[in-house]
Formats: sequence, C-alpha cells, structure tokens
Amino acid sequence: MSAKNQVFEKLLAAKARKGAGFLLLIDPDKYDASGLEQVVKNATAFGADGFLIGGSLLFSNRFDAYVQQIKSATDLPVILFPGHSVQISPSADAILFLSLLSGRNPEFLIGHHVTAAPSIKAFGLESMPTAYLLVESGRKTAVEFMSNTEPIPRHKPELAAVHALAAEYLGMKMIYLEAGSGADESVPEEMVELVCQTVSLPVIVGGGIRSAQAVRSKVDAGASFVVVGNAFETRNDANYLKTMIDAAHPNLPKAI
Ligand SMILES: CC(C)=CCC/C(C)=C/CC/C(C)=C/CC/C(C)=C/COP(=O)(O)OP(=O)(O)O
Ligand SMILES: O=P(O)(O)OC[C@@H](O)CO
Ligand SMILES: [Mg+2]
Repeated sequence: MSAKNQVFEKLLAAKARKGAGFLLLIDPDKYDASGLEQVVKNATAFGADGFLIGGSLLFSNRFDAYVQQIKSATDLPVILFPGHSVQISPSADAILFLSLLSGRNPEFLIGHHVTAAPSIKAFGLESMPTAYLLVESGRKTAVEFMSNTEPIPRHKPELAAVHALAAEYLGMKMIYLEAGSGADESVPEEMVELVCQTVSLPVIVGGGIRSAQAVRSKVDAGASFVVVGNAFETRNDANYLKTMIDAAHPNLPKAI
C-alpha cells in the first residue's frame, strides 16, 4: 500500500518501455482459489503490467481475502476497480478512483467517492483519479444497468473526446474508455484515436476485447493500456493469455 504515486509511475514506465500495457481484470466471483492463483501467476510470468479487481456486483463475502490471495501470487500492481464503494480492501496497492463522467447520475459521479474516501485514507491506498466513460456496445451491459446511466453513442467519437477533455481540465489522471464487461462490441478504434489525439492523458480501453488483433488495434489507435477480463473467465488457456499480453507490447521483440 502507498498513498504516493508509485503505482501510477510504474504503469507509465511500463507504457514508455513496452509501447503500451496489459491489465488483467479479475472478477472475484468468477474464479475459484486454484484457478485464480494459476491465472495470476501465468499473467505475471507472461509480462502483464498489473491486475484490476472488481465487478459491478459482488457475491463473494471474502473480498479482502481474495485481494490478499492475488497479492501473494504476484509482485505486479494490484489495483481496485470498484463498481461500488463497498469494494475497498486495505490489501491492494492502489484504487482506480473512477468517476462515471459519461453519465449524469450523481451517485456514480461523486456519491460513492465520498462514502469510500475515509477508508481509502485510513488504508493508505494510492488513488488514481480516472474518468470512466461508458460507450454503447450492443446489448445493455451490467455497468449500464447498475449505474443507471446512458452510454456515449458509439458512432459519436467527438462526444467521447469532449468528455475526456473535460476530465483533463478537472485534473483527472487517466481516461477509461469502457464498452462494458463482456460487451458485444469493443470501443471503436476511431473513438480511441480521437480521444487520444484530444487529451494528453493515458487512455485505458476495455470491454469485449477477445483477440490479440483486437488488443493490437486498440494500441495502434493510441491506447496506453488494454484491459481484458471475460475472455479468460470463459477460456482457461495459457497460450491465449500469452498471445493477448504480447499483443499489448509493440516495442518488445516477441510482440505480434
Ligand atoms: C470510486 C468508488 C469507490 C467507486 C466507483 C463507483 C463508480 C463510479 C462505478 C462506475 C460504474 C460501475 C458499476 C462500474 C463497474 C466496473 C466494473 C468492475 C466492471 C466489471 O464488469 P462486471 O460488472 O464484472 O461485468 P460482468 O457482469 O460481465 O461480470
Ligand atoms: O471483461 P471484458 O469484456 O474483457 O472487459 C474488461 C473491462 O473493461 C470491464 O470493465
Ligand atoms: Mg465481471
């Protein structure tokens, strides 16, 4: 745990060295203990850049034990990715302090943040203020339903760009372009590209990314980090994980 910018700096350094970074999303409800340890160890060995932990719902009542289990299987940054203010654990290294800027629901703009802030301080967690922009992706996603917000229309990249710009002017440190977990379609490349041209912040892209080609095309469009979760929940295949991670690292020799 650290209240300084250590995790953020580590992510930026990985991006600078490898061209972009790969973050594996772990949904605590989707892995059993042995599956979890294996995927965390594999991702670490294959050169992933960190882990995000969270879900828009949480059935598990042992969230902190879960985070500890991940921490003990890796030396990479373990970052909370909360769908709700209850998803805070002292055992993580940092938290994506997401504000759902694409929506107009005050609870997800500032409400959960106020509720969670005292715990974040008490635990000494590093906070990474991140503009969370939800993008239309086909069928309604869990994030859209749970947050009761409207996503940005996928054919309107300029809408995403002005939200990102407002986030930069508000002093946020990162932009997360989110199609939603398990999305039918990932965030369009044109949108990633316009957002990356408009702001100088690192842009994270996630939701519905299932192939190495898709990972690479988000990176080619300018993404600093690509997040993948669902694809590995349904397919326990180390080779597939390695290919996806390699695709996010264009500067490394083994990259596709
Ligand atoms: C800053 C704090 C304490 C809370 C943030 C609260 C906000 C703004 C949340 C954004 C809206 C939200 C519900 C985000 C969920 C992000 C997330 C962990 C998505 C992962 O997707 P799943 O919800 O697991 O999808 P599945 O249904 O496919 O499992
Ligand atoms: O689970 P997937 O579809 O890979 O999405 C990752 C993340 O962006 C979801 O919040
Ligand atoms: Mg999930």
